[in-house]
Amino acid sequence: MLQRLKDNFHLSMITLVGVIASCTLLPYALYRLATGSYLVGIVDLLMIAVSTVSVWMAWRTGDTEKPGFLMAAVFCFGAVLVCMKLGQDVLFWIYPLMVFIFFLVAPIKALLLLLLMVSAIVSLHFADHSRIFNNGFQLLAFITTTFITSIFAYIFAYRTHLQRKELRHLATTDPLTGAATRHSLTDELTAAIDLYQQKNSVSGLMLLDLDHFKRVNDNFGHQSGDQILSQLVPLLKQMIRQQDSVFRYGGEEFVLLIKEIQLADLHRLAEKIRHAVWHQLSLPDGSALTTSIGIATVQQATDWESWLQQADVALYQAKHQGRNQVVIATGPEADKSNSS
Ligand SMILES: Nc1nc2c(ncn2[C@@H]2O[C@H](COP(=O)(O)OP(=O)(O)OP(=O)(O)O)[C@@H](O)[C@H]2O)c(=O)[nH]1
Repeated sequence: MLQRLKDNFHLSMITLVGVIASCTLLPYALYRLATGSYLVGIVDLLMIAVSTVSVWMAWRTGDTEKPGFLMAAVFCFGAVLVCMKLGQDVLFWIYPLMVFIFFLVAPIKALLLLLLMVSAIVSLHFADHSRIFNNGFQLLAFITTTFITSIFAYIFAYRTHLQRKELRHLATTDPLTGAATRHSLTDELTAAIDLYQQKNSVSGLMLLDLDHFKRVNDNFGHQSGDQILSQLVPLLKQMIRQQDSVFRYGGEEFVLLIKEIQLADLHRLAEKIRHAVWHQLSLPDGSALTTSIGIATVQQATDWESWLQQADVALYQAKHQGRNQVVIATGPEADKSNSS
């Protein structure tokens, strides 16, 4: 549980806002109900209930977008109703609420929700015979301070949002080749295994390793080696579909995860890739570059490690048999007998 909170910033913020909102609103809700302010008491209870349900939904489904929006919208709606009933006594609560909203939804949605909320409060003031603010100065101060708070909170939230996106990109994308890093590989393989177990959707894995790559570096320099690696990934991406992925597994070793494919088609695709590398990539002196590929489908896997292990055994066999070839994994039983 702690790990999920640490890994998922949005989930931890929804949980924190939900807990703070429930703890601070509950005494007020009870007090309002006890003193006869039934509408305000019910609105407070509604906000507590929505917070609890939203936090529960976010934890259960892993989707934080809808619960965050639900909480933000109900908080803004509740704030308007409470302001209408209690007037300026509750205006100070608007400011922490404005900050909360930026933690619950995307910056632009938060800004729009807050503009709607402030406009609704100001409109109600005029519609309800100037009941919310004492005078024009107070009204003007409210509009100015909420506007300033919203704009600065928006800028801060937007910058943080961009930085988080950039960090995620740096952590998940290999800078040399543009392939995904190993970081996300285990999650994607686990998701493909789940998909097979739940919906019988078969995915395939290719482990691809360039042949004699050390010689490329030794003969033409490390920079030429880098250039070949950076040409390889666009070539691989051209040959797979949008839903498939390429990961850089090690130096000159790559993993391709191909969704919804049967073994025969996976084999055909691997052969196509092997030919493309052989005929479309070349060394600085014009000579050919080859690759060896081990393939395995998800049916043979019990977990992501065993899946990868089977493709690895097949790749080892391809290297052992002379390189520049595709070998299909024969499954865990055959692996055991091969190694004994
Ligand atoms: N230029 C360059 N070379 C790399 C990079 N990462 C790993 N390598 C090189 O890749 C080579 C891998 O060599 P080996 O594992 O011995 O394998 P190989 O020479 O390809 O031989 P086989 O795999 O057996 O066909 C090493 O020389 C590494 O230095 C990289 O990012 N850039």
